[in-house]
Amino acid sequence: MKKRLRRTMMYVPGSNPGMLAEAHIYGADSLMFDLEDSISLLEKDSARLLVYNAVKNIDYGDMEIVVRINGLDSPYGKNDVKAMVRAGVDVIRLPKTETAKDILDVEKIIEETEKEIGMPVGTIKMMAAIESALGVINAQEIAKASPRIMGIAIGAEDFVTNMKTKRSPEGIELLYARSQILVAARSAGIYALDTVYSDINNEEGFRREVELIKQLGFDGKSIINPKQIAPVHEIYAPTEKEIEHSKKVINAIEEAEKKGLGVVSLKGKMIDKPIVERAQRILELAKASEM
Ligand SMILES: CC(C)(COP(=O)(O)OP(=O)(O)OC[C@H]1O[C@@H](n2cnc3c(N)ncnc32)[C@H](O)[C@@H]1OP(=O)(O)O)[C@@H](O)C(=O)NCCC(=O)NCCSC(=O)C[C@@](O)(CC(=O)O)C(=O)O
Ligand SMILES: [Mg+2]
Repeated sequence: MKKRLRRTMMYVPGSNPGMLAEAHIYGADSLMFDLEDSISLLEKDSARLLVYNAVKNIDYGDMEIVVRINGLDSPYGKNDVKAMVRAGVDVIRLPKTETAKDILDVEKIIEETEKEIGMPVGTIKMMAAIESALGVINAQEIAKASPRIMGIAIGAEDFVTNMKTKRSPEGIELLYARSQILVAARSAGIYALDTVYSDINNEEGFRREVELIKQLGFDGKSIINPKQIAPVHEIYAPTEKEIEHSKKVINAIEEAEKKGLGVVSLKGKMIDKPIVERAQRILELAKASEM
């Protein structure tokens, strides 16, 4: 699958035609059309139809299209999955995932629908949002439950409710869950996405949280408003110094490989595979940030 940057995955309420029509103009890396918690019960069926038609008829360009479905324990989940496979979304995101079986139950419907419409089996990718203590405990089995899973995410609003606490500016209440989800994602070789930040007028607090989750190792953040895109992309953009150093690392290892060596030193510091991989990621981020 094409290696993508997923610094920003922007929630777009599936019941809002105006937002659906223009969501791609803001430049998020991925769009996440929501059929779950931002949609009232009265609008569940109309939101599904709206998102189906938007995905079918609007040209979102190269932007990744993710849809957050309702869980299969709701009256809407099964129809959401079938409609979104037929719409041809890139990724189906399962909220409140707690076990590998939750993933396999959705995957079964995806596969049935792919076969029904003659779509190559395996086309539709999956994502799991972990939003409870049980989900965090099972993060590893969830991350490895299916080859379709391209990433797992933390859903902090539901998680803190489940843990009988509330969100704080420093996020200490999320540290264990964030770390567990990150380690599970990295052990499965998939992406790790952080949760939303609800106070859209508090840019300073948002930036602090983005700095923290970047340092923890997340690939990016679920966001809820276009004004949150630029701060994330700025913070994830490498510095000129990091770019220059990464170019030197790549050059050094390419010279070494020409001589049949796998490890070399640059200014006295050892350069080997993990350091080269970090340099490659820095240059990818620089390219995406048009630096
Ligand atoms: C908060 C607000 C109402 C503010 O609206 P406002 O209109 O005041 O915002 P403004 O800044 O004035 O808008 C300027 C222009 O941007 C347009 N615009 C705004 N937002 C846009 C957007 N998202 N997509 C495209 N377009 C957008 C707008 O239409 C306007 O366009 P125009 O009029 O043409 O100029 C709006 O942002 C919004 O609805 N956000 C999405 C909320 C949502 O989806 N929540 C559910 C997911 S979280 C969850 O469920 C918890 C979780 O599950 C999470 C997890 O799992 O991670 C967990 O448990 O933690
Ligand atoms: Mg949630």
